[in-house]
Amino acid sequence: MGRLQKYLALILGLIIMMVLSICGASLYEGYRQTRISAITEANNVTLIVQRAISRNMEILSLAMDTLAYRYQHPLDLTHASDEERYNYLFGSTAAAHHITALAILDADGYVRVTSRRSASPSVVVNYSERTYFTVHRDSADAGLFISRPIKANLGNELPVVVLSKRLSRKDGSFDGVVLMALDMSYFRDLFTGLTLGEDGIMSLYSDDGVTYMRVPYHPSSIGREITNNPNFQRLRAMLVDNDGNFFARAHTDGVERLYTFRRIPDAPLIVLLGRSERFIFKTWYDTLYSVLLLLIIFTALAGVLLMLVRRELLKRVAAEKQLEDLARTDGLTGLLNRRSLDEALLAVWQRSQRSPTAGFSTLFIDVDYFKRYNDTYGHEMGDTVLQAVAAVLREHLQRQNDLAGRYGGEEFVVLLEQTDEHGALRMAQQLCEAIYNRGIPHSGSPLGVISVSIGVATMNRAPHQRMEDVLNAADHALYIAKREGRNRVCVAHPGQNDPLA
Ligand SMILES: Nc1nc2c(ncn2[C@@H]2O[C@H](COP(=O)(O)OP(=O)(O)OP(=O)(O)O)[C@@H](O)[C@H]2O)c(=O)[nH]1
Repeated sequence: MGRLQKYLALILGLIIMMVLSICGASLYEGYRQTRISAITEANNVTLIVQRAISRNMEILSLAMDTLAYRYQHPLDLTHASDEERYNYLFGSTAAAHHITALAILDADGYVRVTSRRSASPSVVVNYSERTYFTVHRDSADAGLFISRPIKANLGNELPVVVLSKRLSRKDGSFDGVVLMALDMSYFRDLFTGLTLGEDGIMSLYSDDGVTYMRVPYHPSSIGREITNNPNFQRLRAMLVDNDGNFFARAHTDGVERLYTFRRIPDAPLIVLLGRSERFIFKTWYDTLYSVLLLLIIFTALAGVLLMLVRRELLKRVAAEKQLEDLARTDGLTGLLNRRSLDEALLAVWQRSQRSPTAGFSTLFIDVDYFKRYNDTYGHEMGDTVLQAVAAVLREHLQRQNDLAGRYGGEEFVVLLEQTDEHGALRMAQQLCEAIYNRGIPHSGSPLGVISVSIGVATMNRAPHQRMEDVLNAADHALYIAKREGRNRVCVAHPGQNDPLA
């Protein structure tokens, strides 16, 4: 029974493990693929944004070059109108959507020309202290300088970023700067068009940690320093590769995101895309929950099925055991039958031969004057006496290895494993007394009640001793017990002719 349950549990365990492994493997593969797709997609998005910004920067830079050239190589526009002069210098660039101003500062930092028509000529401002000016004044090869976000009071709600380039004279000396104010709404409009998904973010930072733009947009984020943000520090550590990605929890809103960054070539800017893990793995999580639900249902069904199989098997095992018991037991007394007794005897004998400490004793029990009983009370009553004797044997033989069987007719045999002569004698006397004390009336017996005689033999380790020797000795001892007057126990020693009563 225990073994059957173990097998069933093992089968159930194996089936569940197999299903779990298959589901686990395909879920893991799904997770891996989702992750790879998310990274690829994010890389593509940052690449497109990076190229859009680069291309725009290049166009703006070229427009600044054109202005610088026309400023430094003026045509004779003596007779031209102000409008014609304006158009010659700035062309249509000044009208571009996100460009708030185009201007030339001279070597002292004063505005020489500006695209801002509203600028009042009476207000003279000196810009020589501004970084976008000093950087070019102090270095001839600063290239295109991109300022930090500046609140420029140019009438636009968002700060601007100033792009500037150096003007040099023929001898290489400093001749001022050409500059362009780019409205931050350029970046905001560029980022807002992208589908970022739930909790997605898109940002533009300088490589020293200043926020230029962040969507979802909030004015307070522009110009904010994030140098100490652990995720930014992690990004900076990876910047040698110009692009990369990592999963991390945002310290600001606690959202787990896949961060993908890319450096803008020839500019100190980094574009960063963050997409929430929950959004990325939403479909995968939905699949996971469905699979878990199916697994629970499957496990429950498998369990129920196995319980049913178990019940059926147990029924079968019980039926088989019943059959086996019937084949092993004596129909009248329920004790072992002769065949089972012989088998048990052989097994006990073999065990005793293997282990020097495992001796055993045999009791041969015979009902006294039983023929007379049958003759007096009838065969059926005789049967009940045999059942009563069997009941006494069962009551007294409590040890697991003690066996009792009906040897034939009114003869019983008891096998007492690992019991020496002394113990066997005591048990035999108890049985003898117990049967006598039952007081089953027997008018044909001089005692007036049913009694038994018992022959006891204990296996000794005499050389050449055989199993039959023990049985014969017990049988012989029983014969002596009968001869000595019945209702008694007689102990035999195999090989000895004269057993002791
Ligand atoms: N009722 C009944 N009697 C049985 C059964 N098997 C054997 N007997 C009877 O048991 C009796 C055995 O008699 P005997 O071998 O002469 O021995 P006894 O009369 O008990 O005399 P002692 O053993 O010398 O005391 C016989 O009459 C058998 O018919 C059985 O299954 N049921």
